[in-house]
Amino acid sequence: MTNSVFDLAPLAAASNGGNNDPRLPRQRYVGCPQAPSKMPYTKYIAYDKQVPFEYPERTWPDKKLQRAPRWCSVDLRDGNQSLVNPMDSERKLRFWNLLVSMGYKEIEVGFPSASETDYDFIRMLIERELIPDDVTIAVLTQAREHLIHKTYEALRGCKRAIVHFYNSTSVLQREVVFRKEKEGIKQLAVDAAKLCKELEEDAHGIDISYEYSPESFTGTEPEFALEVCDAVVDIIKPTPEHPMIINIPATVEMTTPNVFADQIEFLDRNLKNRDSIVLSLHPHNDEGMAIAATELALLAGADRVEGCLFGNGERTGNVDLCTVGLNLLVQGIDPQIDFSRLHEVRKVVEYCNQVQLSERHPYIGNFVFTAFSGSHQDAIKKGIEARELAAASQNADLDSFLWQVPYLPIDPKDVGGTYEAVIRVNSQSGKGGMAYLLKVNHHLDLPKRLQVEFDKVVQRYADETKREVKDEDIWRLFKDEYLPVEESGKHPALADSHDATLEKWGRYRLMAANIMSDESSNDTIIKVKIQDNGMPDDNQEPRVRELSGVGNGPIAAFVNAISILGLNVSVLDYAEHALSSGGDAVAASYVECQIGDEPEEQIIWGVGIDSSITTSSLKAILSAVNRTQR
Ligand SMILES: CC(=O)SCCNC(=O)CCNC(=O)[C@H](O)C(C)(C)COP(=O)(O)OP(=O)(O)OC[C@H]1O[C@@H](n2cnc3c(N)ncnc32)[C@H](O)[C@@H]1OP(=O)(O)O
Ligand SMILES: CC(C)C(=O)C(=O)O
Repeated sequence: MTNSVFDLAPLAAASNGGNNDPRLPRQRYVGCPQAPSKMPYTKYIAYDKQVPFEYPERTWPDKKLQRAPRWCSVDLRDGNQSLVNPMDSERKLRFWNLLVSMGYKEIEVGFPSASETDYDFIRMLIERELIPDDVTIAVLTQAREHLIHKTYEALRGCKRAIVHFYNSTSVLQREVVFRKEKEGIKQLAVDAAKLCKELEEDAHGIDISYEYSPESFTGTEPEFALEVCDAVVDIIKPTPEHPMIINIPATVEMTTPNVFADQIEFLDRNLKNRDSIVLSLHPHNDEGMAIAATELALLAGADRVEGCLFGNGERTGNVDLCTVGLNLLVQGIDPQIDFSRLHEVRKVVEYCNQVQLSERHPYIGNFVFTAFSGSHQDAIKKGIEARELAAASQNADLDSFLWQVPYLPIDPKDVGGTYEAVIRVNSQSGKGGMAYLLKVNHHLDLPKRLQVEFDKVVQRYADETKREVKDEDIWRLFKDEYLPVEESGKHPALADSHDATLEKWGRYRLMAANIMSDESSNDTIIKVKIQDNGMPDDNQEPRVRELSGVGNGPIAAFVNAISILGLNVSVLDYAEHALSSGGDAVAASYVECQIGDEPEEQIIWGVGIDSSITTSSLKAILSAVNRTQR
């Protein structure tokens, strides 16, 4: 060995001065007394000192993503080799069927020389003719003679396949794993390529193409990786009609995505017979940047991406094919994969891998379309309403109308979700969240000031219970606050009102109303029957009061009629809307009332629901009156 990677140790210690390095400009954390830590950073060395590489000729930063790459799922191989319990054939078959149904056309199905399960699975796919004509399987092998033989044996009878061989080319593995100089490492690849070509001659009837990976590329000098790949290309002799895949793995993610993209652009521009090469990426996620690395490397000239659904795979996983695909979708690019049943896809993947996805997983985690915080909820509610209005004004189909909703980069429906979990309420939420749930689930469109008033009730509940306030809690609180004396089951909107946890309260209940107009004066005359249950602390039996009043409309006449009970009510604001359409239509009314005389007057809202709009407004006034007496 000429040089050892461990010779870099003094360089690491000397160059990683961190905060204490006198050569670095002094870091100024304004107003923040941040101190040097005890973390052993001198143990590590900057990437560019391990693998020096500069590529100022790069042009990728000026490019834009324009089309989907060629996809290859490696779930059944790289994903599988990372599992505590690798998939059995039943799970593998379910996964295979899933990938085919989503539209993946290249699927790495295993490492047939590694295990009987992999070998048998591949035989089953071939013998049972389970491989659709437009799908190509890939099989992986190390660049070792006996393993390559076994790989070809596994492919007997297959119509078309990709033989994928690899060996590590990294500085570190050359030294510690293979104990070979660069020439020896290149020879491994060349020998494997030669053996493949030889075996191909006996593999009658199989349309074989090749894939070569300089494994641990991120720890390899790009110039050396290029040299090895070119040497392999010289043996395989691909043509534009029958190209080969050169697959560049970030086996371990070791650098920022821009550096990876520079390396890919360097290969894109310098690989021999580039028009006969499919330049492929195989990013892992060790530093959490696999998606970014993939997207930048696609700008840099890559044609193909290998990864796993939801980012399963060794350690922190392979790049997540669903996220890369859906990131294209939200840029208006067809991902050429069907993600419309992503929830079902998730179930199958979780079953097969026996690994649960995180609540925050992009596009599919349980919380990714959920806003708990008030300002987000307010913006989402307004965004959804504005979009509906805009689509209606353009007579456009809402399902395909431009998606522009704050905080929601994608329409949950496009990945098979619903709006149900978009807004969830807890102590961080504002009035918008609660108002959204009442609107979506109970068709009540509360006026703004009523939202402010009821939000205090919800907030108090959230603070007391210190947990999420579910839709059913909000509905119970709302009924208790505004609709306590409504009869259960009377109206469809209140069909679920029979709630044993609700205690009926409220002094007054409207039993009947008869409205007439006086043609001579244009006045409205009202006659009402009101049940008076007495004050909360009285033991008075309910009494029925028959009252009448006159006014310039039903509300004014009703206010006049109930003044006889000593109720001094002025209506300050009024809103109403239908809750349903058709013959059994139900209406909701909201009134803001000033009740009582100075100095005890109160401004308070009431809500009424009834099949008659007029009756619902009268009920709303009594709802406000009852609330002042609660
Ligand atoms: C980054 C990746 O994901 S690469 C894919 C990795 N996947 C897997 O390894 C899963 C399947 N693998 C296996 O089941 C086993 O590794 C087998 C059956 C393939 C081989 O097992 P073993 O023969 O015990 O060898 P093992 O994999 O430990 O490799 C050790 C030897 O192979 C050599 N070797 C490892 N990889 C390669 C390679 N790609 N090409 C050539 N030689 C290699 C090593 O240098 C070592 O040689 P040595 O014994 O002379 O020191
Ligand atoms: C075999 C190669 C492509 C691999 O799986 C990796 O480098 O992660």
